Amino acid sequence: MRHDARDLISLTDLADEDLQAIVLRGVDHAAGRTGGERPLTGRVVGTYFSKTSTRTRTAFTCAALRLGAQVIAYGPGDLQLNTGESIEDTGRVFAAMLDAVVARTAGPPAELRAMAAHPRMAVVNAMTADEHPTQALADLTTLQERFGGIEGLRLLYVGEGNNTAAALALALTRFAGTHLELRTPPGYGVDPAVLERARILADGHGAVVAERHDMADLPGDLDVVYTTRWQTTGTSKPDPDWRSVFAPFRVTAELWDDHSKAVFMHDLPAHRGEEVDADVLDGPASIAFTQAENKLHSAMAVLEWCMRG
Ligand SMILES: NC(=O)NCCC[C@H](N)C(=O)O
Repeated sequence: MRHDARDLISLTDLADEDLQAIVLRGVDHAAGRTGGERPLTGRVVGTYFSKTSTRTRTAFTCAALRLGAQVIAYGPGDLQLNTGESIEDTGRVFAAMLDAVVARTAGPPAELRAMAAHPRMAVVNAMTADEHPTQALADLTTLQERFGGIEGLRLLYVGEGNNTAAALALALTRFAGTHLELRTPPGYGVDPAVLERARILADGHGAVVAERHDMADLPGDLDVVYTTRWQTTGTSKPDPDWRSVFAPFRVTAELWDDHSKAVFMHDLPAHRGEEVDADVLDGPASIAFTQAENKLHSAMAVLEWCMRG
């Protein structure tokens, strides 16, 4: 018996109540309060990763298996997409057989939307160039677990305005009183359309989002300092001098001294000595590897939301 499914391609697909429910369910999974239920027994989940993945692929595969589903894994060279079959035809065939597909593609989200034209199969965005929604859900799960709530948190994001920054901006701004300060290198900011969307969300929820392209006058009283690696997956920087543009945007031990009451977050993989000092990433304030573990608990909540129907 096939059920209607729900897609998660962008965080903007989620109503506030859905976002909150996924986060709280993820916290329950993390705390072991969900009693090993296997609500997805008999379902089949495909994973298609056309780009590298350690955390997201493992999290969704383990989540599907732990919830009772079976998994088919497709790597970058496996599908007839490589021989010219369209994404639409691929989606049509998948939807006749799979209950969900978790996909990391090189192209824009429109590709995933084309795959998601079928109501019985859920499509989950496991990262596109412009948004990483399941990362933000794992991050919110980690914040909820750590602080007991997300409202009112003050977060500084340092680094490229990549898919992770976009997802954070679209997620955190939906919680009252949050302040998200983005410090991105000049020329490597958050997509202005995403930032505008985040500003509208922030206005509607009593939150604040701000972006600057320098590291002067950082806000105080921070709860979280977040960074990301300088080489975003599947991208390259044409400017040969880009490292000097990024150099001031590092989370160093010295910066940490001024914000030592905060926790440190990172979507990983990390490059110690580049975007973050080892003393910070491996220090007592770091919850980066809790974040990574929460990708599993959050992926379980996402698959349940998509497929429980
Ligand atoms: N946690 C992850 O999914 N890490 C993979 C890469 C994240 C980073 N935003 C990137 O695009 O390279």
